[in-house]
Amino acid sequence: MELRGKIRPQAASGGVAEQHVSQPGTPPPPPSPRGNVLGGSECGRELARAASWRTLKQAEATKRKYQASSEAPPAKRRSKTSFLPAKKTAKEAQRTFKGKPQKTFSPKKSSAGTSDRNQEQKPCVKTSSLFKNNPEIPELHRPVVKQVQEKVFTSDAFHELDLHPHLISTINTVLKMSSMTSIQKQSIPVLLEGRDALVRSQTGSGKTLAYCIPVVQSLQAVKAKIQRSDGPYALVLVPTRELALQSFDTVQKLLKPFTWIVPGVLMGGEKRKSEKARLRKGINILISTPGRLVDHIKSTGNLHFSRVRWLILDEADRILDLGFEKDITVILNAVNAECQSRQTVLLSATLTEGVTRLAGISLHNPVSISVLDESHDQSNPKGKAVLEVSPPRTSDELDSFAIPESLDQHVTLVPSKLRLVSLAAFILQKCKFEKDQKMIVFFSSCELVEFHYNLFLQTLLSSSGAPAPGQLPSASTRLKFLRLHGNMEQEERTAVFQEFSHSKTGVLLCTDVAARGLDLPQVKWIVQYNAPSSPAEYIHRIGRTARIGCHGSSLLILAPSEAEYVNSLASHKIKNPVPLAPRKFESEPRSCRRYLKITCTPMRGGSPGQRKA
Ligand SMILES: Nc1ncnc2c1ncn2[C@@H]1O[C@H](COP(=O)(O)OP(=O)(O)OP(=O)(O)O)[C@@H](O)[C@H]1O
Repeated sequence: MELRGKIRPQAASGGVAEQHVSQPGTPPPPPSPRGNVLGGSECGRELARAASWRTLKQAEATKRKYQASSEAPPAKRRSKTSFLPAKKTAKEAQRTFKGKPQKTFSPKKSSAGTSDRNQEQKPCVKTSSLFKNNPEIPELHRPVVKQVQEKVFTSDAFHELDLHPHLISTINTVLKMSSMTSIQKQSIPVLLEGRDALVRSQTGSGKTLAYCIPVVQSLQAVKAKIQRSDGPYALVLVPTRELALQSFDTVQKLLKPFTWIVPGVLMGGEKRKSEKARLRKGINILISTPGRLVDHIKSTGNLHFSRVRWLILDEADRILDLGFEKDITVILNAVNAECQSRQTVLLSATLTEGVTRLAGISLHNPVSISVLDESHDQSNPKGKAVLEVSPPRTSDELDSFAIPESLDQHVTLVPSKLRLVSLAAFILQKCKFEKDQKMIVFFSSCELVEFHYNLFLQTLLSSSGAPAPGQLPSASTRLKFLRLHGNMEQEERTAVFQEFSHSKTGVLLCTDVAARGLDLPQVKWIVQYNAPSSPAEYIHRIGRTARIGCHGSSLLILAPSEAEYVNSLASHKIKNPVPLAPRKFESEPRSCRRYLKITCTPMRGGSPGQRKA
């Protein structure tokens, strides 16, 4: 992917980048050997043609003006590079970019009453080699992978299960669901039998209800009616605050007919005092992030676990990894000290046997529940969901992750210096020029999210609608940016989560805080601007789209040096993402090409920090 020519930004705040490559009328440069997947070389050439016209016109106008008034033009306008023919320009521009002071770039002396300070603020023109001298992009080697696939829905209805009629009618009328998903059909009866279980099924396949329904069914049936003051009967641990809120919402809906059972949520960022008060009154189904529960175990005297019957670890592989290990140990010790027997359920789309070993969790004779499609499971020719008692399947199968069938994966190799413009172009293409698009873009750190959020607000949005003089028209129509990361205040995090959940369109820039478990409806595109830390995280990130049978797409942006990453995905039987096909100039919307110029504007100031945990 190579965009030809030099860009010559008019670097005033938000100014439009200009290409300066050839005289109008000269033939366009030869096509790049590789197309640009994100609007690439063709857009670059178009940009170059348009910009060189404009530059030349401006230069001629300036020349005429000063010739007419027999005044010398300002030094900056006299810039030699502005009048150079194409061949010379690149060389000249390179010299300029290296920062050699040129007479032509010295600040103009005040001649019309403008102060020196104002003049200083006018940035000098630098020429970037953004679209030139890019490295050769290697061919993407894509090993053949037999993707593990799962069937999402069954034809079986909830009323076929032995559930309380009010619970069934709540599922039907409040949640508006009638038939079970495969994982629900397999899990609910087994969990109602009282077995410990490892539940694994692809993202967006309904695992939340697979554990919530048995919990509610069993607690409503407790003979001596549950009292609020009894404290927790069920503990649900989840890795993030947003997921805690989401799970709480589901439990709350299921409990509508069983008003004597009280659910509650504890999570970092909330006021400890009010949480303590709620704990004192009593919470029967307690949903929490591990850290905040540990806080309360240590500081809230009246939190007792003697009645705990259920311990649920949703996104168990995440909860049990090193980051949460200490917290989980404290929680398990506290629960084990007070309650003798309980049912433990671990769920995730990427649950491996290693996870349970790592945790040292006392699962008692656990059942492993997973769903595999017939076409990829020779031992299961009828394609029925597979239910197994531990130890489950081969390690190869355990390390294979399923991806929703309706999810189209893509990958693109982009040289580092073109990453930003490529991302901006992609966002514009999808969310500005196509209808009703909702997109999540993952970054590796909070700082990167902040940097890109502020950058895109400044460059891709304009509140006024009418373009300011010298600026391109606004790209604000249908384009809305939101951000979510761990350094934000909880109040804002919750508001953003709610807003994006309910919105039909928008671009959410986020860290992995949004990668696990979040059910954000109608998301069409997942973009990974930085490669995820592991294949499991890849699965969870892309799993924010194509949920419960819907269609969705993902794009992984890699540097050429990261091309090997697709092999590590393949080793987990993750179907290779398809390299994005080169785009043709004719197929680029004209409007998109125009807006691309905005995305080429280099920003002043420091570059964003790289990876932060
Ligand atoms: N039986 C069902 N019929 C229709 N929709 C369902 C059913 N069960 C769950 N859903 C919906 O499917 C979506 C995904 O469910 P859920 O969040 O539980 O998936 P998950 O398997 O936990 O995903 P992840 O692995 O990403 O956490 C939710 O919007 C949920 O309301």
